Amino acid sequence: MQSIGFIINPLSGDGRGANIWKEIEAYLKQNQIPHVFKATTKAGEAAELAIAIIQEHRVDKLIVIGGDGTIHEAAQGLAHMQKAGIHSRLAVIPAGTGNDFAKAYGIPKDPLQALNIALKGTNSVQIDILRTTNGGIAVNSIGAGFDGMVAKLTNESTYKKFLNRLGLGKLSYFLTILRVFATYKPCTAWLEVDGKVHELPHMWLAAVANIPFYGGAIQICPSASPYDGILDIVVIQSKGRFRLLPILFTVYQGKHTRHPAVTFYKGTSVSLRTEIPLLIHADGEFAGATPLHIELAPAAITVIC
Ligand SMILES: Nc1ncnc2c1ncn2[C@@H]1O[C@H](COP(=O)(O)OP(=O)(O)OP(=O)(O)O)[C@@H](O)[C@H]1O
Repeated sequence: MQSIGFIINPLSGDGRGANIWKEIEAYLKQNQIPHVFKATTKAGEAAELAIAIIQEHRVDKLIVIGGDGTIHEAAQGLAHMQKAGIHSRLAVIPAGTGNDFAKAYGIPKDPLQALNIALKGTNSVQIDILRTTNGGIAVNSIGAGFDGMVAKLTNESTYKKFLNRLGLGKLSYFLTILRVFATYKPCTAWLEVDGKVHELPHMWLAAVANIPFYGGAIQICPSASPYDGILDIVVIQSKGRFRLLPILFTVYQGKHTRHPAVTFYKGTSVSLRTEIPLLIHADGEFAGATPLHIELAPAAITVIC
């Protein structure tokens, strides 16, 4: 297995994916680097394209040109093929809005630099993943409540496209945070971590993190590591909303951790039940509603970084 396969989301970063692919394809042709590729034509397609490209070409490296949503989908395909005993390594050329995955693994923003790291492939790491009961996986994080709603509304918003065009895509998450913050109603939740149940009155969000960032470099869980075989869980609880205001401005630097409304847990098996169904995101993509169950799968995917 030596070949290289690309999955491209041409619409990621409001068209940045298509522009980056043009640049990459020209480089590959100029340097006569053999490769295969598939571009998405609709939402939710990257998983099946990843399966097809791995099945047809047995690629050693699957390089995703897209954002965290496309990486999330392609990783489903990769994990599916691994179950069948066919292993490919994942590499990324960041082209999205948030690019949290790329940030976590030190993958440069410059497309040709990122490509050369992927082509060399000398540095690979094995990362943990989050498995849900419906058979899905997440590579970055899964969250329920406030952040589930922020992810859904940001992806549906027109300002995400507009801000992406101005190179300010990350701001779209912050704008939605302000929108949701003004109206969000917390509820009681029950979080079970490795068999121990915690009752959480007035819960705003519960996020299970594999890497420290989500939503475009928001450091929600600074201690999360994809190499430690442990899930980091962050919970925010508050009866009133104004008490949480300081968190909005400190969470980007990961300096919210001592705020009394914030609690952290660690474990390998996590369940969440809630008084009312709460929206869930997986790697920033809408993923249904609570209840939720997550198991950690240690060192499950290999990433070139
Ligand atoms: N060809 C396509 N047409 C419409 N939607 C697509 C297409 N390809 C992928 N998508 C969807 O676009 C969504 C976002 O993609 P992606 O994450 O790559 O970019 P982004 O939203 O700009 O970046 P980020 O997730 O980092 O904020 C995903 O839900 C994916 O299913």
